[in-house]
Order: sequence, then structure tokens, then C-alpha cells
Amino acid sequence: MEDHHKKMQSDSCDPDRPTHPGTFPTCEAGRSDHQPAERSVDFPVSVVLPAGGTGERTGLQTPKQFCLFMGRPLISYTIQAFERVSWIQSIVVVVAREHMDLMTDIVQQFQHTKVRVVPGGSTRHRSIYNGVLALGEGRPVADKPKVVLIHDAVRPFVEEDFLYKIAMAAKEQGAAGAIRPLVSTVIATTSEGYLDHSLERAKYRASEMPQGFTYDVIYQAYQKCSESDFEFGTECLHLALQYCGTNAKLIQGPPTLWKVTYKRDLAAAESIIKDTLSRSACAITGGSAQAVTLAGALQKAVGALNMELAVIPDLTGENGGYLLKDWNFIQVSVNRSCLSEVDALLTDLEAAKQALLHPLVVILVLLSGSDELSVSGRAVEPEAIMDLASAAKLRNILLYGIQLHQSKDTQRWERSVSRVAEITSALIRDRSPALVGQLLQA
Ligand SMILES: Nc1ccn([C@@H]2O[C@H](COP(=O)(O)OP(=O)(O)OP(=O)(O)O)[C@@H](O)[C@H]2O)c(=O)n1
Ligand SMILES: O=P(O)(O)OC[C@@H](O)[C@@H](O)[C@@H](O)CO
Repeated sequence: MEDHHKKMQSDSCDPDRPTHPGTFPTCEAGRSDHQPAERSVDFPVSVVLPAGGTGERTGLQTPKQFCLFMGRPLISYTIQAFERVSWIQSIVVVVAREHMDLMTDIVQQFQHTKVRVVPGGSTRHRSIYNGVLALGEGRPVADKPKVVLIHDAVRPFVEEDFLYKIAMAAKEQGAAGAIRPLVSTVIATTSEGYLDHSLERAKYRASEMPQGFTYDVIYQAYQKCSESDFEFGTECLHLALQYCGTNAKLIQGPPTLWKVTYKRDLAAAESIIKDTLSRSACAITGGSAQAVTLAGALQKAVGALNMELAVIPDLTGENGGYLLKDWNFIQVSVNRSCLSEVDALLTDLEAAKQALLHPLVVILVLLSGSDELSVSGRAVEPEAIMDLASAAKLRNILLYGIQLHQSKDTQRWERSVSRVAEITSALIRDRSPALVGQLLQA
């Protein structure tokens, strides 16, 4: 993680770790071909993302929702998780007044759609209420959402499937909420700090997010609740029951619904998202027999490292879809035009805008000692790769090089391919800035 944006305090979200550029997707995105089944929702659904807190429990100056993971703030991933859902019409992000400009910049920088930014309040409930009011103010009843999903902005790992369940239950029941089994037992303490009693854990659940409400229920609940509720309350479902007599439907959600609260959660979130980025890659061979053979061997070797490798000759026709599916590309080359092939790939990637939301990895795997290459007689100049990599970095693309040597000795060849696979996997997983532009030897 790293500190956000020029406007924020100069504070790294994780002073122990170097900051590095780049961005990454919402965890559930994985590959953008990971498209959940299209669902039809025949009523308008809007979202309120409370993001007006200070993140005090992280111990950082920068509020956790603005902490950067490879160049992109946490809240941008949460927004994307909702933006990708076709049946969600609008998203209201509620931030502290002093962060309104920052949040507007984030919306513009990462080209978020459907998003409105409104000022929060001194407590979470006040912020949520401001968001609910923003959904309805100045709009005729017909334009108000039927269902409002409320979700902490610091819970970036949310899937469409579960949002659908909550939205449908909220429509039917008036209110619905995510729950998870308790990990620890809940106890009550005496004023002197001794045990008063403990609750039977099996009878209780942790209330998580997202929650869903019909607009009328959540609006009325906030209209009727007390100042004490606004000041000290933490549970919207309770307000629906207390002030609207609406008993929320409770739905057990996946463990990924957890809330980023402490500093360790930031590290966990980054690790999960980096893992999502690293699960697949696309090898482009140019069609040459030697490159296809090498790519096939590489596909098998990275498969053993739990990475899925698609092998295609080029990115024309249907294969162009890979530009929008993947974030890791391996240009397998055996001839002297390898840098022009890489340059063409970089141009295609920039046109596809995949690097807007997260850093792309491009690895040139260069087979030297092959017939074509020996004919050209020219090895690739490391400086040329570095120059290309410097230009790519400006487009949020991390370019690396790996060179291996053709060998007729089967064992030596297999060892080389295995090393290429290990280096490739490490480069994709770590996205290290230090190795950008290097031509590593396998
Ligand atoms: N006045 C507030 C307080 C909190 N929140 C939001 O409510 C969500 C859950 O709250 P929490 O995890 O408590 O966030 P913080 O209040 O920022 O954390 P802390 O209590 O550690 O300061 C967060 O997205 C937070 O930004 C909000 O919109 N307005
Ligand atoms: O109390 P915090 O503001 O840290 O977090 C809010 C949580 O309490 C809330 O998200 C769930 O418990 C569901 O209401």
C-alpha cells in the first residue's frame, strides 16, 4: 500500500514497504472474462458506499479507503465491484467534506461511471443517511430506487452473486443483511472489567455488509431514529426493525466480505488482489513453429505453478478479446523483430485501456541460438529493452525480458523452460519495479 494522491498527507499506508506504481482490479474481477451470469433485476437498485471515516484503527494518517494498492485507492476497487453490475443504476459515495475534491479526482482518474460524491457526517449512520437522502432528493417517487444497497467502502471483495441475493431479499422482505459465523465468543463485562456473562456463540452471528433495504424502509428508519442512534449506532438492520417493524432477512455471505479495519487488513487486501492479478497470462507466439513449441512447454510448466496460460499466434480477430481479458502477456519471440513485436503489443494494450485500472505485465521471452536468430546474428541490445520498458512504464505497463538458449540436450532444455516458468510466475506475482526492463537469463 502507499499513500494516496498528491493532496493527501505524506504518509505511506505501509511505511515498511516501498511504494510502487500500478493498480489492480477488484478482487472478484480476476480476469474480466470472469463474468458472473447475467441477472435480470426488474426494479431500480442504487448503492450507498459510506467512505467518510478516518480509519483511526489503522494507525495511519491516510484514511484506509484512500490507501493505494499499486497506485489505486482501495475505494476505487469497491466502486468497480458495484460498477460492473449491470442492474445497479447509481452509486453514491459518501466522503468527509475535506475529501470531496480527492474523491472527485479518483472518480475522474479511474473513469468511474454511475458515481455521485456527497459529503458524509460525523458518524457512519450520519454518512449513510446523507447518502440515502442524496438518492431521493429532488426526485419524483418514480425516480427513487426501489432497493438501496448499503456497503462499507472498505469492503472491496464483494461478488455480484451475493449482491443479487441481498437485493432480491431486500425487495421481498424490506431489509436484508449479510452475516458470518462468529469467530470469537461474545462476552459482557462488569463495570469493573470482569466477566459478567458470555453469549452462546452458536446463537449469534456477525453482521457484515452489504445490506439492502427498500428505499422507503431505510429512509423512514433514519427519519424516525434517535440522536443516540445516529451518534452511537452501528447497525442499519436494527433501525429497520426498531423504527419500521421490518425484520431483515439474514443471508450468510462468503468470508471475503470482511472489512479492512486494521493495518494488517491492508496487507491482506493487497495480497489477495495481487493474487487475483496473477492467475493467468496470455502467450503470443507470432505463429513460428519454434515459438509455438516453446509456448507449449511454458504452458505446461506454468500450469504446474497454478497459472493458466493461453497460447495464441496474435491478437487479431477473436484473439483480440484477450486484450480485455488478461493483465499479463508473454511475447514469445525467436527472431530479430522481437522488439517491434513487443512495441506492437504495447500499442494494442494501450488502445485497450486495460492498464487504466491496474498495471499490466508484458514479458518478452526470447529464444536465442535459434536458426532465425543466428541468421540475424544480432542479439537484442539490453539497452533497447530498457528504453522500451521506460516508455511502457508511463502507460502503466511493466515490461520484463527473459532470454533462454536453444538446446538439443533435452534435460538442459527442460531445465531452461522450467526456469522461464518460475521467473515468469515471480515477475507476474511480484510486479517488481526493480526488474522492469531487465533481460533475465533462464
Ligand atoms: N463518519 C463516518 C465513519 C465511518 N464511515 C465509513 O463507514 C465504513 C465502516 O466504518 P469503519 O470501518 O469504522 O471506518 P472508520 O470509521 O474510518 O474506522 P475507524 O473506526 O478505525 O476510524 C467505512 O467505509 C468508513 O469510511 C463513514 O462513512 N462516515
Ligand atoms: O463499526 P465500524 O464502523 O467499524 O464498522 C461498521 C460495522 O459495524 C458494520 O459494517 C457491520 O457490523 C454491519 O452493520
